[in-house]
Amino acid sequence: MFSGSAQPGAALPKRLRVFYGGTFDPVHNGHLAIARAVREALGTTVWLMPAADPPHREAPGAKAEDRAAMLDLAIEGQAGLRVDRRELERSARSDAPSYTVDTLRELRAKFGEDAPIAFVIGADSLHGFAGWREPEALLAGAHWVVAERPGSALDEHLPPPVARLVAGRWTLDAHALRTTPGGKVLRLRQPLHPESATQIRRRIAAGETWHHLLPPAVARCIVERGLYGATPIVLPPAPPR
Ligand SMILES: Nc1ncnc2c1ncn2[C@@H]1O[C@H](COP(=O)(O)OP(=O)(O)OP(=O)(O)O)[C@@H](O)[C@H]1O
Ligand SMILES: O=C(O)c1ccc[n+]([C@@H]2O[C@H](COP(=O)([O-])O)[C@@H](O)[C@H]2O)c1
Repeated sequence: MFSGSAQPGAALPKRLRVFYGGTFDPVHNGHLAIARAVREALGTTVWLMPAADPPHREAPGAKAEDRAAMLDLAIEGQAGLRVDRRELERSARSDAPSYTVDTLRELRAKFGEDAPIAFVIGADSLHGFAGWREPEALLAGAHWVVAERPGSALDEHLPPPVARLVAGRWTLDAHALRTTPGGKVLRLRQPLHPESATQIRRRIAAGETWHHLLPPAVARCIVERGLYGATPIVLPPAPPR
């Protein structure tokens, strides 16, 4: 089945599937820089996976369909970046809250128990990881790629419950993620990106400059759809015939 010069008995690298989940409300240049850095570090496609509208807590600033449309625009023409709508599709089938552990189970059912699967998160998300549903199952069942983020230090600054959860799982070796189905935490070293969706929503609502923080096609979509309090473009009346 395989060709090449692998030593008999050596663990053969397998295809790694990588998912970057987020509310993406809206997707910004920081998200895209991280997705590209992960694509380069792991040498594989990164699937950006918008989260569904949460039924039981405060809704995001834009509806799921708008957030997904902005993601489509953001990755247009970018090799190795794709959008995965499985969480939106799942929430359309049931209005139960969408948890990452449910997504992992769905991915395992599709790709098998042996397939290497990795999720990408920012350091601030890792800080809150102990509060996620079934954090131990998530860590054992998938790899985690953690992007450094300003204001959320890693190493000895992790909250103690999270430090205990991830102890012994850290690696700097991207290749290690292809040899097991899950269980490792890779620190993604990359230039820090200051963008935050909260800051962008606030700037739009306050009428401050914000276009430079996201791709032009996404900025256009925000204006055209009047998202986050942006003034929608009003088309001039058609000239009289
Ligand atoms: N600038 C950034 N640097 C590193 N990680 C980031 C950055 N922006 C977002 N992330 C990570 O990407 C994932 C999805 O982020 P999300 O869609 O919540 O964007 P956000 O900018 O954190 O939004 P908000 O300000 O609304 O919380 C999260 O795991 C988050 O930690
Ligand atoms: O499953 C959980 O308990 C859980 C708790 C918090 C966040 N998440 C996921 O983490 C990703 C980033 O979340 P957010 O809120 O920072 O956009 C997104 O895919 C969420 O579904 C998942």
